[in-house]
Amino acid sequence: MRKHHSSSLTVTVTLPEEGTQLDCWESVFPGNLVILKNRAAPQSVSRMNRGERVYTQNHPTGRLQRSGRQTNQFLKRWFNSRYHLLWVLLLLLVVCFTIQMFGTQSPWGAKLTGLLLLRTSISKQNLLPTVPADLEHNQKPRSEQTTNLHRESEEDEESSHDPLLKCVQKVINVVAGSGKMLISTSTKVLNSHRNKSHSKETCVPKSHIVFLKTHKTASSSILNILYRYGESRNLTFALPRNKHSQMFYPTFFASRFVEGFNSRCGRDFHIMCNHMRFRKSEVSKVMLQETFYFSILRHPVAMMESIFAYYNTIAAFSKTRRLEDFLDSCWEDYKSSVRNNHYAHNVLAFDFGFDNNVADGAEHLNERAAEAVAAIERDFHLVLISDYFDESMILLKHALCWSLEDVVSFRLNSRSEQTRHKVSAETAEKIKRWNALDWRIYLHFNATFWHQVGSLVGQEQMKREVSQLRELRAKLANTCLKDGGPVNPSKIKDPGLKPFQYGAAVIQGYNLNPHLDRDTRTKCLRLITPELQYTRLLYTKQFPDLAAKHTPKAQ
Ligand SMILES: Nc1ncnc2c1ncn2[C@@H]1O[C@H](COP(=O)(O)OS(=O)(=O)O)[C@@H](OP(=O)(O)O)[C@H]1O
Repeated sequence: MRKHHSSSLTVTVTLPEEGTQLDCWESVFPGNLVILKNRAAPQSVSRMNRGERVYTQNHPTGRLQRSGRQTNQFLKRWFNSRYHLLWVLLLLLVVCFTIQMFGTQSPWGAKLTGLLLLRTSISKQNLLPTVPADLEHNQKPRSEQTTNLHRESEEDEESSHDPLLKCVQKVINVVAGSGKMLISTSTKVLNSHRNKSHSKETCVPKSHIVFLKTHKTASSSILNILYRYGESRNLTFALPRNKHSQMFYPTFFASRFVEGFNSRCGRDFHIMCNHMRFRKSEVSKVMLQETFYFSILRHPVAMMESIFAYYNTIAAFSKTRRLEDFLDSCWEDYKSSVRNNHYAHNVLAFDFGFDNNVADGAEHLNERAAEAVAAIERDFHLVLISDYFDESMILLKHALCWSLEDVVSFRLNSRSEQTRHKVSAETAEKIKRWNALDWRIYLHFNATFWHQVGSLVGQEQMKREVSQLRELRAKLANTCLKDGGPVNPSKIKDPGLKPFQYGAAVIQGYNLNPHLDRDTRTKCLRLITPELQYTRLLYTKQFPDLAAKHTPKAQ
């Protein structure tokens, strides 16, 4: 055993096994405080043997012990200061209590109950800003705190008339000034109390989210919603490695595709939403267990028409000029093994991680569809339908406990009229037969969607909220957009706002109203920032050093 002493603190660590890689610094010791951290550190102890080690400043995943006389002294100091602090707190509480008892002559019981419940909302403005940044990680996400704060505002006012509770508030504020650790503990206790006391009447906004971004289903508009929500609340995104825009699609998702993910350092991502071929076992390595999973489907006929225009260069489509021609020859000519041909056949099933190849009149089609549906039901909390985009947004708003402002968006990645084609009833039937697996999945989730609308929102409220959403979108368009709506890419002034163009589709974008104040401009700009640009922006924010490295060959 080797010892290392420092002026601040000595820590003995038992390494879990020989050759352990110290790639997570889990602890730092500012004074007498231990803070858990998830930070990669390029320190290797690969030559160390199993056994007791002593470090200052960091320790690996092993057991942490303090040693010798120094530990005793440290504990004494630590205990004494905390002990004093608690005495001061207790004394102040007794004083408050006495004042209250004699001041109002109210019965003990009522006041005791009031005190024990701590019904008051101790001003978070006083508490939250002083929470150390390192601890914030272990707190509820800011969004949740902020929303609770709004929800509690009436109660705050109510409680501020109560002298006892006011006094308690003052005491905690006084103590808050004298110890950061205590503040964070108080905040946690209060948060958990708030959540408990409001669980019946209100919901808590969700901010741990996986969105499976399916193809040509309005998923870029939803991505924009998630990006704006997360960015404005400083949430962390599980972004594709090396500044890519997709999770190495069409390969099955693997946790190593996520930038900054390290299996030893645990998980601290809030939102994952880039294109991927879904694989739950790998996604759940990256995201917390309480994460909300959702996705979106589109009617396979409309979807196929869109896909045919956008991916017209893939082998499956390149020989035919018209969708009708492809559908006449697909059963004989389609080769599933050719790269990117999956876009042409049951691509929804493919994105969800299933085998998309189904032969004509396949015996086991129903069985396979049932298996896919059951797996999606098991892995996803909500499946939206892009054909009812606004209803989907309202349902999402309720499921996530978000506000109407949180789910409003402009239509992104939309084709211009000149690249759309009318689909005859006969062609529609052929598309459904060709994409029989997708069609069955769609039928099932279209039914569950409306069932959820009924049970979670209600038909009348849905109508009301959809019209509110449309009103809000119209107002935003009026404020933010120069031309009031989407324009063809050749008309977009700012090259940074041009959406990625592909295949035969002409993908529209927006021009920003030039007469906006700074804050409004920023908000409007985010609403119309296309997927690739926004993904790079967030990557650069989260990984400034890596972003600089990847700049020349980005995408
Ligand atoms: N709000 C809203 N409501 C209804 N439909 C919408 C909405 N936003 C986008 N879209 C349509 O979705 C298509 C683009 O889908 P994606 O963004 O998923 O495409 S991509 O896979 O990311 O390339 C694309 O469909 P097509 O225009 O038919 O190609 C968009 O018009």
